[in-house]
Amino acid sequence: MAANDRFSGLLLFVQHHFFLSTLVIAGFALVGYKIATYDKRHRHLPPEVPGWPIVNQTLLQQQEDAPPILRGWAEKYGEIFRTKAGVTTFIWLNSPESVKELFDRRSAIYSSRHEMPMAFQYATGGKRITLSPYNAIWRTSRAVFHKVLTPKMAEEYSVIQGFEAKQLSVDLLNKPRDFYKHNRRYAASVIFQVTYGWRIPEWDCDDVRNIFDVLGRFVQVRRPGQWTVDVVPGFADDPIFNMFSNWKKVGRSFHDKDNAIFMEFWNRLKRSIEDGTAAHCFGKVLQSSYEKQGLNESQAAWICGGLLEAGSETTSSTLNNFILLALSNPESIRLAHEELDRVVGTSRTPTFADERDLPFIRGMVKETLRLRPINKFGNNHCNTEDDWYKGYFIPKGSIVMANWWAIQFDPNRFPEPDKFLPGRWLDYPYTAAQAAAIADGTKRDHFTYGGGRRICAGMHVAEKSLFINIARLMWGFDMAAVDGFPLDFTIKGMQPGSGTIPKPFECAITPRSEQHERLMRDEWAQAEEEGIDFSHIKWSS
Ligand code: HEM
Repeated sequence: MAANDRFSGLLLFVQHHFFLSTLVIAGFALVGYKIATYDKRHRHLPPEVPGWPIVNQTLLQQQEDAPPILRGWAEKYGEIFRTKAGVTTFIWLNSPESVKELFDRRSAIYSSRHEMPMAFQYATGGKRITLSPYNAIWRTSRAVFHKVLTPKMAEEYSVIQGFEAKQLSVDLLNKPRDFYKHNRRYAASVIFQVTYGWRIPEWDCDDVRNIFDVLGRFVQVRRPGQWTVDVVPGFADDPIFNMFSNWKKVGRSFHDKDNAIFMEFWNRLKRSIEDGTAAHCFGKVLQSSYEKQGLNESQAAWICGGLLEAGSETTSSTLNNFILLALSNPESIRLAHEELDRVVGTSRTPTFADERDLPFIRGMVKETLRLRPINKFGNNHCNTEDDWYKGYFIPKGSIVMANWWAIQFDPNRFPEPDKFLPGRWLDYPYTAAQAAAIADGTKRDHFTYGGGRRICAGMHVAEKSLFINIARLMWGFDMAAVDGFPLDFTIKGMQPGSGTIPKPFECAITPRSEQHERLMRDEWAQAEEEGIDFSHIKWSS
């Protein structure tokens, strides 16, 4: 009886302190493993940030204020340093040169993602491209994404983006306090049309709820350190670990829910193709060609779903971050008005053709992306071969992080790095894509779209969305903080979790004049009457 009690007590302890217990077990296993397999090259690993025994920096990944810590380490250790979480080594790259060299020039071996049994294999069924290791399925999927998202295709989508941007302006006139949701509606509607051919005219609808349910689950599995098995992948097949952990069950249920949503979108499109009501869209082309491309139906449905996932919240949170950042420097709003009045005037709204003549607005886009990369940690790649960089050994299977919190806040390149100063880009001639292709990494604007073979496939589409909406918002509206609602411009102003999505905040958005308001309303009324026609777009299979 007493022995039984002791065992139950132990079991309860293990269940309640599961993360700690698994780390301790992992620690012992690691020590034994290290002694047996000592490799002399490990003397040349990059400098290590000291941490607690075994746990090391695992808990850093649970912290909301990782960016200042990551920046501080870069200041202390220089271009490259190392941390550990569980048994995994993280190599942090803190200079544009190192990211250029490893992610871009050596992309043949730095384009993978680390093993994530929970996030990738179970919760995703191996079908989420952003988490996929560098393998044949990734290459096939990436080739499909590539064709949908070329610069030329992005040009074609301007019809859709222009139309949705007009609705966004009128939504802002009608319900300015809901700007946060309007930006989200805009981004979702553009991607739904490209992918499935249908619009999202209202934010409050089942399609949006479903996609945000998917994103909510994605955040839960994606958050570094959240799942022990993703910190110590060797546990995935460990019978003792699996006796205590329900990760497989949770992972499967996440996958089944996401799969049901992506298959519902896919099947709805299929039914509309069968009854002849489907709009022209990329998904329609993929429905007839996925088998030829070596994909099964579920993979094809997840490619479509993947576009929604990768393209909607990234774009809308950048737009919402822009509003917050612009409020941190009201002078930037005045300068934007001045530029738009001079170049565009008040008798028409800005168009895509104005982009080259609006360097301050382009600067607003770049400055937002510099200050608000999409997560609080960095851009993670994984190397598939042992490698050396400047005398440092980088073991195969490391998580190699582009530390954008160091690179994009380097005071030598960006004086007053925490300030939103779009003017610093006035003489910068390159688009994000051109900048990413420059051989000298120090000339790149920012690394917020990632790098190498994994670089954001949708950056051309994203850039156009950011430009047109920021230009229109600045052209048509004044923006100001609201008395009694203090704003937090620091990283603490972001929602909990790994993303840099701002917490909802208040902002007074008012039309600049009756003339501006009338123009925005008239052009939306006309656009609504004419409808949107993108039948000219040719998606290749
Ligand atoms: C402001 C908006 C956006 C930002 C900041 C952004 C950023 C990123 C980043 C950092 C990555 C990972 C890159 C890497 O690992 O090196 C990525 C991947 C990706 N993005 Fe974007 N993105 C944005 C919008 C979009 C849009 C609009 C689309 C599609 C329409 C899109 C499609 C993708 C896809 C398909 C991938 C996966 C690439 C792969 O793993 O091979 N993104 N994005």
